[in-house]
Amino acid sequence: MFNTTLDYNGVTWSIGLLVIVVLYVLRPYLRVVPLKSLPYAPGPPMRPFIGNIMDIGAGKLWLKLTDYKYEYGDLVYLQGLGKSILVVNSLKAMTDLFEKRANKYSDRPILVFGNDLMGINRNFSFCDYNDEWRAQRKLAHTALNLTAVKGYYGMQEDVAAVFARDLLQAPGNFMALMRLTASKIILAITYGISLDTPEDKYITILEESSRLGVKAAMPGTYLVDFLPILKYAPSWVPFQREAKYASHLMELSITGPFEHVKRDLEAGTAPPSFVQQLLTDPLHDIADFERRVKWAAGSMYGAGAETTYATVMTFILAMALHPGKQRLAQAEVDRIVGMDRLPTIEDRSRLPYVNALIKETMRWHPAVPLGVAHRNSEDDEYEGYFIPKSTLVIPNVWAIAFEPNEKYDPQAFLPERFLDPSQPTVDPSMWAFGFGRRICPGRFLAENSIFIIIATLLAGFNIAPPDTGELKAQFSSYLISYPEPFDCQIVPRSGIKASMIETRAAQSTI
Ligand code: HEM
Repeated sequence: MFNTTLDYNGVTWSIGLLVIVVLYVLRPYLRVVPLKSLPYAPGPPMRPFIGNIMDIGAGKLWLKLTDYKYEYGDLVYLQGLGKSILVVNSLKAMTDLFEKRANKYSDRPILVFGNDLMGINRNFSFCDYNDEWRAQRKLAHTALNLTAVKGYYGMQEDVAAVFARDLLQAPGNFMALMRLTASKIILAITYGISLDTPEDKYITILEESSRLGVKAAMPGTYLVDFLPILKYAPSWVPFQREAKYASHLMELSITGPFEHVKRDLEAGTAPPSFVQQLLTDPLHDIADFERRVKWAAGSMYGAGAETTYATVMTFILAMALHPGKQRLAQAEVDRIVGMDRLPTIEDRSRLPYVNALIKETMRWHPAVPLGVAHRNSEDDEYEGYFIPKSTLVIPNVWAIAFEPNEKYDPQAFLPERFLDPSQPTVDPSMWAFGFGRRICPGRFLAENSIFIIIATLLAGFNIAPPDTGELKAQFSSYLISYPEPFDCQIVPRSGIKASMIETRAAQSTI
């Protein structure tokens, strides 16, 4: 009798447990509470009608959004003129939404200025998660996958050596020379074009078009994004004139190099490149092929050059401000690479301190501090909160970069944090390049470019603050954030190093 009761209780418990597990697994399908009756995530108080738009139009938005994290939590909901914005402040929530629910969270924001007036969504970085995006991304993958990027090592090393040689001659011109360097790498891969001067029209046009593009892509820059009716304003209104100019420049920056390759192909002189390869040997499963190749190439050029430039500029600024860390990295390069050659990309895995220094550069001031916003294509629920369809979902990666740490002050520049397993800091490669299906397709290329340029600079030069004037870390406020123009001294470490750079650069084929 006693045993029977026990068995009976045991069966009851097992069935009860099973029911709970089944209900848990099926809970998304058994919802009794309608999604719309769930609360929104917390956020700052909203003003009537305009909601939070006054809160989000300001510069250095990532600082304000990170303050919100400590006030409201990992999910912060904002609203402005009928638009919903969800700021995501933790890596877990970014992974849950952008990766685990990628089928819902892979569209891009609706940008009235950027898309309707300027047309940045012709470029797949800004188009929705649709056939156009799929086709262009598939094309870009042919040039940016892990195997393809190995084919660029020699060219990247050549470009880094030429940058170093140009710095010997004109150190004060380091910003323009670095912009040239970043563009050279992308232009060589994408179009097979090689350039010699920062004043080249392809660079100056891209620089200006990117400046306007990153401004247009930053949520909150233009009022017309909140009040779409304004897009019908007359053409003489300043933002309309700016949009027309920006659209024209963007077209120019993309058509110029593309037509260059076509001319070279006709003349039989086109060097190998992404565009040359695809126009010579088209992929037959992609419709409207030539236009898509043109815009995929433009996306790579637009997204790849400025981000690499911003990261290396941040490194130069950090080195001028932190000479002790620079010395430690130089000592490692000297010890491992030796004194009689410049580093190569193959050295990357043998230089742990240099790698930590690069991670710290990417953490100390992320080049894309708010990532690139995604948008959800249907109503959703997360952590008990309602996320309406078409919400702009912003991955505030700044909040991860500046996560409090007991041992390492997040404000300080300390590469050592990445070498200490006792107090792990999240590796920037987990968040700096975005998430899910929209993750940066150029990340393998970018990591190699950044490594070889930084390792070459460490091998060859001492970077120091200017003789006169204080050096302050100040950065621009748009989607890609660069140091504001600054002065510093970039001096060869020795005569031997200078001649080593000259010799290596003379062997460059670019
Ligand atoms: C330090 C260098 C770089 C950083 C920090 C960076 C960062 C990013 C980020 C944050 C995104 C948005 C991902 C998302 O939506 O979640 C992105 C997208 C993209 N990146 Fe990069 N990137 C870098 C270099 C490059 C390079 C070198 C290329 C190409 C040559 C490139 C091409 C692209 C493209 C085409 C997209 C759009 C992808 C899409 O929407 O599907 N990036 N990148």
